[in-house]
Amino acid sequence: MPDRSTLLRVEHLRKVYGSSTGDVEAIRDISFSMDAGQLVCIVGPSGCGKTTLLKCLAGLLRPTGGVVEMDGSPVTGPSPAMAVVFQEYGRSLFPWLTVRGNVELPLRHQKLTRAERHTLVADALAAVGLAPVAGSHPWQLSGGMQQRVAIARAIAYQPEVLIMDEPFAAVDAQTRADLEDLVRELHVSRGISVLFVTHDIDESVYLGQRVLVLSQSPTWVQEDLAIDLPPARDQITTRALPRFTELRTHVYDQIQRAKRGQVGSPPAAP
Ligand SMILES: Nc1ncnc2c1ncn2[C@@H]1O[C@H](COP(=O)(O)OP(=O)(O)OP(=O)(O)O)[C@@H](O)[C@H]1O
Repeated sequence: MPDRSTLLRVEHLRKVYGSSTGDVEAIRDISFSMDAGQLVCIVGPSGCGKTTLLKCLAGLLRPTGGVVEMDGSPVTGPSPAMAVVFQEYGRSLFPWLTVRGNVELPLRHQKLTRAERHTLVADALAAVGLAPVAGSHPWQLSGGMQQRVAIARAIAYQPEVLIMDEPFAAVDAQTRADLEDLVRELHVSRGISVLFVTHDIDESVYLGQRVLVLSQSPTWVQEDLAIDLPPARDQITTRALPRFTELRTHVYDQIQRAKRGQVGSPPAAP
């Protein structure tokens, strides 16, 4: 029985892609749970199945086996309780709509009055610092600003969990640092639950309360690591802490071991 505060529960998740050239077992056996209000990062070697995992969690892909539950109910398709932010912000925004229009679009399918919609959109744009460009079009903005629009759209929707798939992989380092701090700020000030997939080890340690380290594909959870850094994080002081270095070195070592297959055997396929 899940605990009352358990938001997301994944048990013995397995995913095999069928294809004309043979089956590909992407996920062997993944189990973990996440409480409401947590910020959990997922890292793993390249091609280990991170995107496959997120798509299964978000109900965009049907798992081959196992269970995904949100608030105790099985996820069987795209759920209004989840919002997903992808890496390719350019393709996720509609160029003919303004920033405001893009953020408002998913709300049009909800039972909200026009005034309620406008309040949610204004609040989300203010939270990501984009209120002054609400009337601009996405193509008039920088890459980092476009990704802020995607984040605003997700939080305006008021999901129970915000799922982010390598969302900052395509922006420059300084913009990336700003966007990381934006995610921390939204998590801390609004209590938003975030599941954040990244291939960047430092980013996972800087952002997360927990880091799940995935094995090489076919994937399983090699380690569920608590990040015992102070919750008030700062790009300069947090990254300069000796504990930050210890944690990132530990995760790096785990991933190197995963790549070399030095982490024991995955659980037997069910
Ligand atoms: N539609 C598909 N059909 C067949 N195999 C697939 C499909 N999508 C992914 N795979 C395979 O599943 C495995 C996991 O892929 P996935 O994209 O989930 O990994 P990833 O960790 O997100 O990759 P990256 O680190 O490159 O972002 C890989 O071996 C990939 O080739």
